[in-house]
Amino acid sequence: MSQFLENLKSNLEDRNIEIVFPEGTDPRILTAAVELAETTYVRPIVLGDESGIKALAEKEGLDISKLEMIDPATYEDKQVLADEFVKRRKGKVTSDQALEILNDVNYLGTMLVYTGRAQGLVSGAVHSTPDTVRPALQIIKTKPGVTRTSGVFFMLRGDELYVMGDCAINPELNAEEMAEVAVEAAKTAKSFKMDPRVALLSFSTRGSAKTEETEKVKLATQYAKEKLPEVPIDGELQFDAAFVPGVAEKKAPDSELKGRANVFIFPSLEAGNIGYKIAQRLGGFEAYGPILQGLNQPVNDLSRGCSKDEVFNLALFTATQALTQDDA
Ligand SMILES: CC(C)(COP(=O)(O)OP(=O)(O)OC[C@H]1O[C@@H](n2cnc3c(N)ncnc32)[C@H](O)[C@@H]1OP(=O)(O)O)[C@@H](O)C(=O)NCCC(=O)NCCS
Ligand SMILES: CC(=O)OP(=O)(O)O
Repeated sequence: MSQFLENLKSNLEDRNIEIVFPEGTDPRILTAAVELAETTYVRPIVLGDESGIKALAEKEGLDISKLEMIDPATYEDKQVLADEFVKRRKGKVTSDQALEILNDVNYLGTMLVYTGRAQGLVSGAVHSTPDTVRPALQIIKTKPGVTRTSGVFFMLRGDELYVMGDCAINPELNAEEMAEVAVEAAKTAKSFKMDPRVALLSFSTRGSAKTEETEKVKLATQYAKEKLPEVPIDGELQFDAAFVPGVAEKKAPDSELKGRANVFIFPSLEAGNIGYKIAQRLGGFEAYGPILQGLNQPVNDLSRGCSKDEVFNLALFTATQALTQDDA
């Protein structure tokens, strides 16, 4: 276990942060929830068809006696949550539609967070990213001053730790939006006690190519530096110029990152999602996320390819965000 994960655990000791797991009928989720219920870091609340969860527990030999379970079909407070949902959606749904929508575990779970019955949510082992995050975009919404949420991964290999984004949310980013991802990623890294050194990535370094795409990254770098002058930020850089000191010396000798970036901002979702999966599957990194940044409360997605250990650890990240939410 890396020192970073050990530190997350020791900061969460005795905190018992309530985290909702909408996908209680998935074996990886249920196993991780049972393991978390044995800790004092997180108190899991598991959603799903109660008989399905019990059958799965029996099949997997899991003791679910310490789990709080909510079956959307029979949940007694559903009408209360539906009324809150109608208010939050401001005329976009009727009361009947709200009750129907709350049969969806991701909507129900997100409403539990919004109404303060839980402090965070982890989902996406079964559902796609759009189905997982849409309720959060509609209900939790972004913090004042943040226009768009974005998704970063914490990439861990031994004691190596990097942040990569946006790997999950925004199919297209203009220069202002890319700058916002960089600024939020620096803040996310800081909230996990990293010292961010941010590279805005491109296929070009210091104008080695000049296209609409490279100009966008150049402009995004300028905006990000203006917003966060105290953080080392540089772009447009190719990955090697951002990460390998010897290459940085050749391609960008003036770079304040000096080839030692630890927060990598991709110019598009295609690059970001493909890039993190290559680092994970070919590079042997553990990938935790996508962690949604800039939201009012922590809601985090999983890859459908996740393991039960990734579920367990993403819950630690989510609980940490819940603890540090007000400092961000
Ligand atoms: C994130 C995503 C689902 C949003 O799409 P969508 O639901 O069609 O978005 P809409 O434009 O209909 O907006 C729905 C709501 O979300 C909000 N929203 C959309 N994108 C947002 C963002 N990036 N940040 C904050 N809010 C956002 C909208 O403002 C809107 O709010 P409102 O209903 O209160 O007005 C979509 O951009 C997407 O599919 N992204 C790619 C996800 C993916 O597959 N990633 C790869 C695997 S990780
Ligand atoms: C983050 C991500 O790529 O999610 P999935 O693998 O579920 O599409």
